[in-house]
Amino acid sequence: MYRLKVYREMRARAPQTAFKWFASSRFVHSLPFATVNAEEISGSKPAEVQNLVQGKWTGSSKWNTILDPLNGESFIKVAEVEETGIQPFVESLSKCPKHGLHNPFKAPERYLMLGDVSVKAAHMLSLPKVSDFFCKLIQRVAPKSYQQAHGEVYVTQKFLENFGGDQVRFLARSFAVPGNHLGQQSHGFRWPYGPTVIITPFNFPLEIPVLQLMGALYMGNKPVLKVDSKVCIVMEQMLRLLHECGLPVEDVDFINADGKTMNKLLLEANPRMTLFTGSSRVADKLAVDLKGRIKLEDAGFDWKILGPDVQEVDYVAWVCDQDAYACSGQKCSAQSILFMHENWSRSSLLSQMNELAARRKLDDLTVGPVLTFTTEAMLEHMNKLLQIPGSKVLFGGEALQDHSIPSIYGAIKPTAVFVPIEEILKDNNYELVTREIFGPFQVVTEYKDHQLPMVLDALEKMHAHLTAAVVSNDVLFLQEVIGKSVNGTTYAGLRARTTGAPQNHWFGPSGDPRGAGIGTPEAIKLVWSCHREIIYDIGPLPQNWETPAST
Ligand SMILES: NC(=O)c1ccc[n+]([C@@H]2O[C@H](COP(=O)([O-])OP(=O)(O)OC[C@H]3O[C@@H](n4cnc5c(N)ncnc54)[C@H](O)[C@@H]3O)[C@@H](O)[C@H]2O)c1
Repeated sequence: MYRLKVYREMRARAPQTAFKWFASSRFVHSLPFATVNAEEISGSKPAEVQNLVQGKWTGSSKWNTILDPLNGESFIKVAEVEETGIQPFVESLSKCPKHGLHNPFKAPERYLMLGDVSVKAAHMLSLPKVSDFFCKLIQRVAPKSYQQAHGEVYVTQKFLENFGGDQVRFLARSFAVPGNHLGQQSHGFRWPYGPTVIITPFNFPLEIPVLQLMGALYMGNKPVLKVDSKVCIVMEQMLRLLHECGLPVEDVDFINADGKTMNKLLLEANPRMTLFTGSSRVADKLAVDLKGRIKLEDAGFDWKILGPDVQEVDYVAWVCDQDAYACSGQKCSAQSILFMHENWSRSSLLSQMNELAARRKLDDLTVGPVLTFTTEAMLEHMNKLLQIPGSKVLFGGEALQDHSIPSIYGAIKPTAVFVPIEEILKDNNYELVTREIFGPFQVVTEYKDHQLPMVLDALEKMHAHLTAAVVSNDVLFLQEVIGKSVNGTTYAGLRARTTGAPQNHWFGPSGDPRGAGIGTPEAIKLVWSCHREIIYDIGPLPQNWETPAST
């Protein structure tokens, strides 16, 4: 009873005093923002996820039931907005003008307010109890090891720290160039788009939505956020945390809807900018529907090339294992294909990769459910690859046993299939071999010195250019490969990896004018603001000025 009273008092005082309450360790244990207990959610105690529109949390007449990926129990009920229910969201966005909630000439104090919110939210995430809450909640809906979930929470915390204090207003830094005559000066400003939409996928339920949402807000936009329903509970709880940290409740709307309803909302609300993170299939459809007013973080068929210099085999094998199989291969940056110089085939690399893959187990979620491919679909893909002459299973290639993962999801052992480089390049094989399988699955191939042009050819033909790794300390080799490829996030050097999207470096595709980025000040400015030039020309007129002849 006492705790309930304290909790009510805390809510009444929020947001102004939330930080103080949390700073006191006595209250760290109560998590006043949270409406669920991550460990207790179950079929008999299902959690509910609401929508947020025009500052109010709302339910819906339609509840979408989410199955626990580990045992199939109906454990989360999501209030899904139907096509008939989108009007409040359309209205809410329409209230935000094109010039945004703030800009350098309007409500600049909001830059400071958002800096304060970031400081407080970062501090909250640094508290072990809060961090543990989000790690466990992520694990419940997008099963991955505790360390992988913690990585997501940690990157989010560091990102928020990076944009504390004055750093938000520095994002909107302008510049000036002297003009042609006295009184003339041109100023370049970063301008918001105003009403915007953010759509994010299932695989990083906290990191992707928070980083994009805060970037949108920092630059003065009003976003409506839609996270994949399977994992939206994480962001629903995070929004409640942000409110406790002082984020005005009207600043962001949060909608749960299926793809079709969301598509309708986009067409009716006509946002000035949409940031879409997800598959290329949906990305390409939305690019057309939205007439190009979109930025994309789409599919990754991410490659790694091992150069001719074989060194530190243990380390490279471990990085390959992490890149291909951490989060059960469900990172957009996961290693999808490994081009291995023949020198590596003579090393213990493949056998070490096999041993490392065999260590992964369901118990600690180092391998686990695949949320967008069934077991059958992944094995069928593998069998198609095996029809290519010279291909073979290097390891894995079987369904996981002794589990209760429901059949709508996939469960296979970490798998590697070898396909000869000559075969990969053939027109009738190329598309199949380079299809993104969003699960613990990779293709491995081998090349000889004289076949490097074939490898580069294979890269040139790919349609998605997200992450890549060139594992070599041979500077000339690095130059050759980097100079002839385009991936937006490319690691180069012996320690190169394909995964890893920390807050301190740009993460995003390249080679596509629609390409977005995430994390850094450059990414935020590129995605969430546009350039506006104000040319001051205040005079005075030159003495004795006369009307010139027409030109
Ligand atoms: N480039 C990146 O940074 C990045 C990051 C994570 C994931 N991904 C990619 O995402 C994919 C996996 O995620 P997924 O399966 O959830 O992707 P998805 O494209 O199926 O779904 C992404 C989001 O779009 C929504 N959606 C679906 N159809 C829609 C429509 N017509 N209109 C509006 N919204 C719609 C979904 O509900 C979800 O929230 C992989 O291809 C992966 O490579 C890319």
